[in-house]
Amino acid sequence: MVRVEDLRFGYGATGFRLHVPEFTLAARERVAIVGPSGSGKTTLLNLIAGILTPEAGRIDVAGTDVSQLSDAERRKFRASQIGFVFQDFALLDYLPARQNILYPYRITPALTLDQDARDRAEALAVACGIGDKLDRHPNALSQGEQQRVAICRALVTQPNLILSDEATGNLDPDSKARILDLLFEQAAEAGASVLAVTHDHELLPRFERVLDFAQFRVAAVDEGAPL
Ligand SMILES: Nc1ncnc2c1ncn2[C@@H]1O[C@H](COP(=O)(O)OP(=O)(O)OP(=O)(O)O)[C@@H](O)[C@H]1O
Repeated sequence: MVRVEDLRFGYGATGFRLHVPEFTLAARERVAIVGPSGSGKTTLLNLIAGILTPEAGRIDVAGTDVSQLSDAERRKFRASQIGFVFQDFALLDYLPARQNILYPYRITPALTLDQDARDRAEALAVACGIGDKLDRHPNALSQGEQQRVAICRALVTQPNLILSDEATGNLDPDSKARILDLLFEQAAEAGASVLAVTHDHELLPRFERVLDFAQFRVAAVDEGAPL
């Protein structure tokens, strides 16, 4: 599902640099990424999602080299193939929860907002415990509720790849387990792979594989040291 080869990226000439020699995520595989704060976990997810563009190397997602796509193609590819739960949720304040969940359909002509999609949004919200809060705007929701909206938005399009950046970070232990169950259930149903950054070590046994970013053959060098 994902194959990364000799990936190089830097934030400007003197910023944080990342080098990933090789990384593979198989179809339907569930992999957790752990590692120190600032080691580049979010950066890697953003590169895989095509939000950031590598300086060099290859990133194949479902057989497409995302780094070769134009901006417009990348946006379309991301919306149709990838569900991304962002660390800061990235919800739109001016839209109620329901419209936030259905947002991928508003911005992607290739996705059809039909009754099935609306029903899926509703069912996901109910399963996440926010079924009665769909008409509320994000500023009237708790952090944990906003996080659930973000999770529903990532799952509603039934993507092939789910990228999750601390998706359960703001939840209590029971909710964490329940939301992870839901994420895995939805992934299994859609045949999707899951790549999840987490600091929750108690959740790690739920994954098939855990990558410690610090030992992940990633050379993350601050202050622009040449690789
Ligand atoms: N837009 C940016 N411009 C410049 N530097 C950045 C930018 N975004 C992140 N960085 C830097 O890149 C490094 C890696 O950041 P990243 O967010 O990928 O780490 P992380 O492992 O996900 O951290 P955390 O566990 O705290 O979320 C950090 O040193 C960070 O300060």
